[in-house]
Amino acid sequence: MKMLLLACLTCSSIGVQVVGPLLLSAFVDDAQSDETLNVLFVIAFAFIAISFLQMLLGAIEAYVSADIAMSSTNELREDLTRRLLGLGGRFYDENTTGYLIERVDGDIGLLANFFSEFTVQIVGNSLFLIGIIVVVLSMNLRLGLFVGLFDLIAILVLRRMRSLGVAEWKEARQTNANLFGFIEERLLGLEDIGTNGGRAFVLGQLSSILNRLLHVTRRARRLSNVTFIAISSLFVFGEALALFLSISEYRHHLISIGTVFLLEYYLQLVIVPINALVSQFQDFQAASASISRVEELRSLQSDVANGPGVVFGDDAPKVEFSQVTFGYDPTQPVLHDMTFSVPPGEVVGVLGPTGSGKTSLANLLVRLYDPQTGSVRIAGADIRQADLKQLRDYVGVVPQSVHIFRGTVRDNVTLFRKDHDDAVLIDVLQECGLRQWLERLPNGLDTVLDANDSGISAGEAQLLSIARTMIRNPRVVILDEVSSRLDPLTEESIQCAIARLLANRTAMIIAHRPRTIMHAHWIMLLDGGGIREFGKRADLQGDPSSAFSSVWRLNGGEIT
Ligand SMILES: Nc1ncnc2c1ncn2[C@@H]1O[C@H](COP(=O)(O)OP(=O)(O)OP(=O)(O)O)[C@@H](O)[C@H]1O
Repeated sequence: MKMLLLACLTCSSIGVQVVGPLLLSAFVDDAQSDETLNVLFVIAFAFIAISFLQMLLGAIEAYVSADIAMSSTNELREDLTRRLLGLGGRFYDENTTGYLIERVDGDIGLLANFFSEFTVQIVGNSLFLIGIIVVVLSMNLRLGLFVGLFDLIAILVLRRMRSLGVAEWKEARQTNANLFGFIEERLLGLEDIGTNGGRAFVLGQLSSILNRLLHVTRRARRLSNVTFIAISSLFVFGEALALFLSISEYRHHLISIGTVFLLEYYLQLVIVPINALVSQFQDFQAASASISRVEELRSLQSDVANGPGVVFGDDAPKVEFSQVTFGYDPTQPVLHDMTFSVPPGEVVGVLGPTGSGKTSLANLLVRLYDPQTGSVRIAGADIRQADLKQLRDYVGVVPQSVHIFRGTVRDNVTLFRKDHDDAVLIDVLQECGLRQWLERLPNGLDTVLDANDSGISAGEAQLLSIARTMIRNPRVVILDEVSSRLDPLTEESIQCAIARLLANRTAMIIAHRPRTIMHAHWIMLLDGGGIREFGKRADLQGDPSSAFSSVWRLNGGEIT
């Protein structure tokens, strides 16, 4: 519908632009003949009216085409974001957030600008040129043929130069994406960089990326300018030739002075659409680079393939790892031949030194990555057979660091889903020990929280994260060092919330400190990516020769 409206607007606008000069031509011829002043006034007013109409149509046309471009590219943005979210952890290891933002938003933003102009400029200006050819043809065959032939040559030259600069623009946008990635990463680490005297080094790196950006953009623009100059020169030459021809036709009395004026007027007008076409052509080169980069991103396949789907059931399931070997770099495994199982509804506490592979284990359970060998099973089914969405609804993760989104408390708990009653939300927040906090908030569930965590303490954020998982009601839960950075008092309330979250669920609690795994039925001690010890907590605790009992004793026997 909008496209139809745009097409009508474009055609009307072209018609008006072609008719305007005809009025001027008539004015010149009538002024030379014996026409009354009234006729000349009418023509002059008609020309002024048409000029206003032309501006009005141009403005509406630009609005409609921008509207179309934004809505269509927004769909593309959504599509890309959906695809990116479906890619496995390996993709996110290789690409920084800033880089992805530039690729999703920068490239598509450029395309939106391009398309909003493209429809109007390319289609409109081409139609305008055709209109001019038809009018000139109807007045003088030779001049009309000349203008038509010349346009054809121009189009052929344009086509030939089309691919010039695409690779260079692609590289320029890639460098721009790298710059965004760099800035994002450094902004996140601003505090560390400042306090550890890394500023000079970071500025040095920034300067080298900016130099690179300058170099590649200059090269791309230079190529575009060569195209621009070549095509502009061609048109200047054509204009001179057309003038020469029309003067010759006038001398032979084949056209009137009004027609010579008309041709002169058209030729000056023609420079505008031609310049617009050429500059659109330059933008087209940049846009082609963006299109091919967007295509590249769209065609990326996740290394974690979606499965056909399995039936997990409503009860807490058994979780099994069977001879699992995994490495982020497949040639360097960080988990070796892991075999263990957690019975339905029970909790395994995973302990181990830094880098021993605890988080990697959790990553495999939600299929951020797939193991190189062996299998992970939930309720007897290999999780590679599960639909990814189904799996991630079934397995909930409470991460170590909580991200608070700019949005209401309700949005932060439901993660923007709208299908939860307030009463249920309040119950969940109460279960997580956040009832008093909620009551203190000025607008209750509608209170807006800030993305930078202001207005919420680390402990409250952690409890909110537990509420987030609880409301989704997964059957398997992973808690990744949830209380490692909290003071003992806050940790106490977190432990209460965790106890509620674990009820009737199979769980994996990753911890550095034995106290964090007070709810565990099973203990797994990891070391260097392998299982050093695995067994019932009570058994290991009671066995003085077990590594776990030594760790426990070292920590003051906090486990009850
Ligand atoms: N995304 C990644 N890409 C490459 N290597 C990784 C990645 N994540 C972790 N590693 C490496 O895998 C090994 C295990 O890391 P993992 O995070 O699983 O250990 P962890 O026991 O959870 O450590 P921590 O207690 O410090 O969180 C480490 O050597 C780590 O450097």
